[in-house]
Amino acid sequence: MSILATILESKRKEVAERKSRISIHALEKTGFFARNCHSLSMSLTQPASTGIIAEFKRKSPSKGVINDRLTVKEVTQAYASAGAACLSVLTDTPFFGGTDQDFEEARRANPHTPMLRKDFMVDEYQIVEAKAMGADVILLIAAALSPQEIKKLGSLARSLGMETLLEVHDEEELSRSLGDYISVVGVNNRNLKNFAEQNVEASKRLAEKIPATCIKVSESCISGPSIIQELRGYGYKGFLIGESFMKTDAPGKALLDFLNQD
Ligand SMILES: O=C(O)c1ccccc1NCC(=O)[C@H](O)[C@H](O)COP(=O)(O)O
Repeated sequence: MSILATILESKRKEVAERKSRISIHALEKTGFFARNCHSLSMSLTQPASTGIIAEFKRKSPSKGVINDRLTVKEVTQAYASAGAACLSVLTDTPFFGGTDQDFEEARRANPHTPMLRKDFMVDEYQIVEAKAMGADVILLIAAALSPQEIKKLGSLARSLGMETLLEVHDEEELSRSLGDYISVVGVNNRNLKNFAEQNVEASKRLAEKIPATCIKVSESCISGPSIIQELRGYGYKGFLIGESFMKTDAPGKALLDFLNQD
């Protein structure tokens, strides 16, 4: 079984258990549910935007423990001060070591910065949860969902005022997953089935296939500022980066250094 299939199997069980504990009605009454969302699209297209979606990531299936020494508050505040256009916070616990509390802490510490709830969305319940924890953006992974599921989850996100980052790895996933509920398309350079690629060739390959109406984001395996310059030439406006920053003792400073070399 691929790692993605393993994660999805575990996620479905987790969501069923969560649903039995807290109702959607209760989620809709929580503090952040009623807040107005920030726009990722606007943040990425502002002339002075750094385009960096900086991720808080303790561990991953491909790399094991990356950094479990720092708090989500210190890292995300440092990212925001360094100029991140958006913060990505993982909420998956078994595979990435993240929690919903991480997300909520980051939200409280960074009220003005767009935030992506990074998880494996398989059910409408998680979209409502995302809104309740203060998310502005959700991730939908084409390799994990049917076109009908993407439409249902993306439309719900939009109806709650959130944006969807649609993640694709190839042309087939892209062409079957687009719809007017998708404004931002992310090309994941990491092949989630076998972790084979560790470069940004997928982003280059797919750049011209992404409709001009969608904002392009390159995800994963971005190791230096020269790669960003190159990807900007392919029309990319957003760059989702976790490990390059998180593997250092000061991820915010790593982002700053990254931008100063740009
Ligand atoms: O990072 C992994 O090993 C991974 C494994 C299976 C599914 C998803 C995975 N990563 C999720 C991501 O999208 C990345 O955390 C994100 O794009 C940042 O990537 P990086 O800069 O390479 O840490």
